[in-house]
Amino acid sequence: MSADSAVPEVLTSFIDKVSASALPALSATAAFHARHQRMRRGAFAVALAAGALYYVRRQQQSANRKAMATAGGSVLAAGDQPLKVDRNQIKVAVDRRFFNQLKYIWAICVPNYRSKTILILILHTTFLVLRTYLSVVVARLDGRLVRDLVAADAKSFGKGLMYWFAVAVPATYTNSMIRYLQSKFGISLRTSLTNHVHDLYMENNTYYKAINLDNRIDGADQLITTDINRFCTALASLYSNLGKPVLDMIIFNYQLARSIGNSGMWGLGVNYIITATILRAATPAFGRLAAVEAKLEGDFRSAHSRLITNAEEIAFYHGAHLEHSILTRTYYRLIKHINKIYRIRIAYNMFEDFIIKYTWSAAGLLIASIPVFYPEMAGARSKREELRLAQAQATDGSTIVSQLDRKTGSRTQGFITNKRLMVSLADAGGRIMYSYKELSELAGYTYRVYNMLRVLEDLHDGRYVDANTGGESKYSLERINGVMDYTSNDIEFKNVPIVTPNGDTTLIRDLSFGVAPGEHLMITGPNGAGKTAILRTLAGLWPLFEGTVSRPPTGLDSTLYIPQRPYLAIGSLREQVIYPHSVAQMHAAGKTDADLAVILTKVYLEYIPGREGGWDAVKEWKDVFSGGEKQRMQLARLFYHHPKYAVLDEATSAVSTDVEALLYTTAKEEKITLITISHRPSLFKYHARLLRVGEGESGLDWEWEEIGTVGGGVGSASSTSINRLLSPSVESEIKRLETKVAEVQGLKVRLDKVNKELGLVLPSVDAKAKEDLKHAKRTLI
Ligand SMILES: Nc1ncnc2c1ncn2[C@@H]1O[C@H](COP(=O)(O)OP(=O)(O)OP(=O)(O)O)[C@@H](O)[C@H]1O
Repeated sequence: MSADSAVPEVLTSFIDKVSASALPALSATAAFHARHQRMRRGAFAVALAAGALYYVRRQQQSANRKAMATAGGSVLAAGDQPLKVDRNQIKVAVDRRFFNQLKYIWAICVPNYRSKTILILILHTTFLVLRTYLSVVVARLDGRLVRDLVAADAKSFGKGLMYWFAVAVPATYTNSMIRYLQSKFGISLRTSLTNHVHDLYMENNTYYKAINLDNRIDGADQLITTDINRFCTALASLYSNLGKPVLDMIIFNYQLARSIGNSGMWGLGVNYIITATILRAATPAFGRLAAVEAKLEGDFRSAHSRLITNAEEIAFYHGAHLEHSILTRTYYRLIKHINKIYRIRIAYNMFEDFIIKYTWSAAGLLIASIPVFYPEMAGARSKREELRLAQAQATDGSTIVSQLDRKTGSRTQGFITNKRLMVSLADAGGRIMYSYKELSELAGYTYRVYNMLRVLEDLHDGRYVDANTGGESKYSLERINGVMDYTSNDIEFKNVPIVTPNGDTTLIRDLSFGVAPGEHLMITGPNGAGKTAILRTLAGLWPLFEGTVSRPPTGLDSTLYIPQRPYLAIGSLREQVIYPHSVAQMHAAGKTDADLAVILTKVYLEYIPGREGGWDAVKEWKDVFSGGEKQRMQLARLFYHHPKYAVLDEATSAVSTDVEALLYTTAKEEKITLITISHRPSLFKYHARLLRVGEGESGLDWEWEEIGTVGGGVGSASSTSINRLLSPSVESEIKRLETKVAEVQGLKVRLDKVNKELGLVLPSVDAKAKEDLKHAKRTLI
């Protein structure tokens, strides 16, 4: 255990032990007092406090149980579908773990003592000290003004008022600077943390892994956008809300000790300890409740973003009704939880106010009265002594009275100053107590942010937690033995099993094949056989459990993947063509808008800049282009980046076959080696190699062929092998056409026969007609 963590642990365990005995002790006291008639009222007050404490504890325990249920598994509200909220049980408390987590995050926010955050913190602290000092000055001034009022000293009173306004100027400036610096502190923390998270998230495909490979964090967008903000705001406000009262406590206690003496200070100390213990015991698990609330907020938000992303599909399906019920369900789940927190707060706030506002004020008044009633306890002279002294110094009766009046004035000043200090002290103590609630909530946000950071770091460095549920699997994310070699000119797989990322399902057994530049490859096979999975393994997105994959180094000019679902980025039309290049990179590459226009001509989209208002037009492109246009825009990127290998995953499925043929021809002419996943037989002729997956009885086998070469064995592609590639619908179409061709032959034979028969009949018909004509002529003559 580190020295840093030891203090909070000792403190919290002490408080826990004391609080565990607080409730029985209070009840026992109540019972004892109840037996004594004279102390009935005291017993009633104690019993009331014990009852309130018991109620708050009950509320807390029930909230904890429900929060654990929400955090740990399914929440089954009436009529709800089970919804998995979090796989890990959320365990949040203001304990050693929380302080260690906070320390870890702090080191990220403030990497060294020369950082800007430290400067803000120093300034903030300076203003906090200044405010406390000004509060003491105001307390003294207050006492002085009341003294002058009692003594009817107009001149001194007027002077005091002038001081009052003179203090108001720095006091108001200090207050607004504290608020400003608190916000700056929060923003500074958020900036450091967000930059760190973005670095982790966007490097080594961590964002992909967080969604596809590891299920430890859920709703990374919510965590990065909202939870980090909440954490930073809570930490900054806690520093201000805790730093100021702690300073106040030190300075005011010092000031008070001078006037109320040691016994008063002891009284104050005992008051703090008892009330803090009781409040600590009664504080519900706000941290855990805050963590669950943040999670449910995330669920609600992601339900909405899913609706935005898939608006068209949902509209076509008329799915609004179902989506509406999902939105309502996630919203009510959140609201139910928030309402629960509010309900818990009613009881807790009542109890907190009773202790802090009323008990503390009463204690403050009592202690402030010590120097008045018992001046000797505060180190001053007793009333009798003062009278004796006044008599000794007095020459006549009126002087005794004026001397005693002066003493009364100074006692009034002392009381008012002390009372003001006590009120400020009670306020400071109250704020420290209230801060415990904030501290608990901070523990909740800390838990979520810390958890996210650790998982992102793991994924960034390739450490995964095995999510394999079967336990029988040969592959595990904790044992990745494959070798990725990024130095080859060719693409080669050697004995590579294609396995789903959790290691549960083998899609293809021991895959081995190689492609050199110019050897265009087509991959085909049934749906779900693992065609795209091969590409994911090649791109390093899926873990390479075994075997070797050799490939050229990563880079847009080496291998470009064109996915099944077109992706259109935020930005101008120009940025759609050059994605993922920036405009600066485009200029650095020596490309101009004229070059882009030529590229659009190659994909038959030359009309787009004119239609959409030029290259600088910015639109929601996914809603602007048709399905085929989106795919052709993706192919434009191919001609822009001009990679050595282009991996096309059903990338032309929405493009008409004639345009598709032209696109393939152009790509080949530009010496781009194509690796195509497609079911379209019309694309065979553009490829030299063929990989068929989903073969064999198990569907885990594969076959490798060279299309169009003569001869058998590996690499042969007979017409039967090509026929085997065809989908059932294409095969039946061929059969239908062959039947038709066969029918045509039969029809031809029949036609010839008919013609022949007609040839025999027609001459005799002609002869008869001639005879009839001759006969008619003769008749007429
Ligand atoms: N992240 C993942 N975790 C676990 N399984 C996955 C994951 N992604 C895909 N799969 C599964 O892997 C299998 C192969 O998917 P893949 O996308 O490679 O199929 P495909 O052969 O390209 O199919 P299609 O022709 O339909 O596009 C599918 O059964 C799919 O459900």
